[in-house]
Amino acid sequence: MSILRGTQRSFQVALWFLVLAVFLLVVFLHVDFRLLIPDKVQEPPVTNIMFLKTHKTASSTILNILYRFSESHNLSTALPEGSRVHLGYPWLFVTRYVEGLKQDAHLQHHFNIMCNHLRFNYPEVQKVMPRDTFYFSILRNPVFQLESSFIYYKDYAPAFQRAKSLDEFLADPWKYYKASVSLENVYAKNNMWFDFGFDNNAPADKDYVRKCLAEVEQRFHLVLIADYFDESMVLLRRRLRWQLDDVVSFKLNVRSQSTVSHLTPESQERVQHWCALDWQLYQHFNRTFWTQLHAELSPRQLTEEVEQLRERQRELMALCLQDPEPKNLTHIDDRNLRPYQSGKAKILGYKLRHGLDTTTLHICQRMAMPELQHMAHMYSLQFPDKTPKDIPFLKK
Ligand SMILES: Nc1ncnc2c1ncn2[C@@H]1O[C@H](COP(=O)(O)OS(=O)(=O)O)[C@@H](OP(=O)(O)O)[C@H]1O
Repeated sequence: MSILRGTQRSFQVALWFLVLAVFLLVVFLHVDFRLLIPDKVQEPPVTNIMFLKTHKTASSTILNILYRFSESHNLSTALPEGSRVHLGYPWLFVTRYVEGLKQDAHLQHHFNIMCNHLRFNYPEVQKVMPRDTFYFSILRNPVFQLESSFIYYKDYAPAFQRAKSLDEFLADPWKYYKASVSLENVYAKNNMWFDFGFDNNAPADKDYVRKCLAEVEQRFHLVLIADYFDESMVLLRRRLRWQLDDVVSFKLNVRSQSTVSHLTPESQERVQHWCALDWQLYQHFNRTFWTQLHAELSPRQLTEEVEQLRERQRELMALCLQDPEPKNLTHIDDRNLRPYQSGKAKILGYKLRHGLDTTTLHICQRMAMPELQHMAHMYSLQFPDKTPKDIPFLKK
């Protein structure tokens, strides 16, 4: 009897050992299996990119990001030809506006990056960019976009010249705006619609708007929203499979608060009618932007990634800048960092810290460099034998 009980006990102990062994094995195998399963194959970063640089939409900050990526990855950029500063804007884009393509009758030459201001013309852009190009753009709430535009193009757009304020302009826009006057007026009405290659003076007819929106959907892989810039960078980074540092930036082309005006509620409502095409463009792509963002990340992931981006921006600002707040022109001695001024806008720039080592200085200079100087720098890098870009305002 006792022999039988002893055998039973030994059996129970053996069983417990077996259960424990299987448990450990499962745990061990589980870990091991995970080690054996290869990570989801990480595709290489996207390097063929066309960015439609719309106006007054944080697009200079994105241009800075793209130029930096182009230079650090030794890519080619479709830059404005000769002394041009844009790719033919406000004229519809054609290939001869790109440096290096004028003589090339067969247009065999393709570029990796294209991001300077142009009026979108898909058949011509296609000739410059490879077939697998990622197309993206950015929009901003038309109320803030028009307000920024009014101050910046105050002396340039005939429609804005005689109006004392944007409130006054919006109270009776037809008093100031003549569609036929010249392309200089494109900044005054549906400017983003115009940048996409459409007619900014067309009536906001339902079928016409639907057709144009469908065309943008078809051509562009992504449309970002400047009002949610950091969220936009999170989505862009994922789509391009880039590193965090690739999409970190300093805000560029920012106006001093003293030149920002706040529209009355009536004026804000009037913008929605005056720029009805831009308004519908913005409404549509603001919706699709959030749908895409939520499809890609959980709310927690989004918060985390936005915070990561901001944290890295703070780190780089502390590393590079004397003060994270952008400064008035009078405070910036370095000509390469002095932003171009326009209209009634006081455009701010950055002052770098003294004593940065060569590598850090290289990174910081590029992050703080305004569009025109950066374009000239890219041009000299890519076309060392051509006459460098002349930037007249720097000589003053
Ligand atoms: N990161 C970020 N987030 C949000 N907003 C930003 C950012 N970077 C630039 N900006 C604002 O964008 C405005 C300048 O737009 P652009 O660079 O497209 O102007 S331009 O057409 O190239 O002249 C300009 O707006 P206003 O200051 O209202 O004029 C900038 O302040």
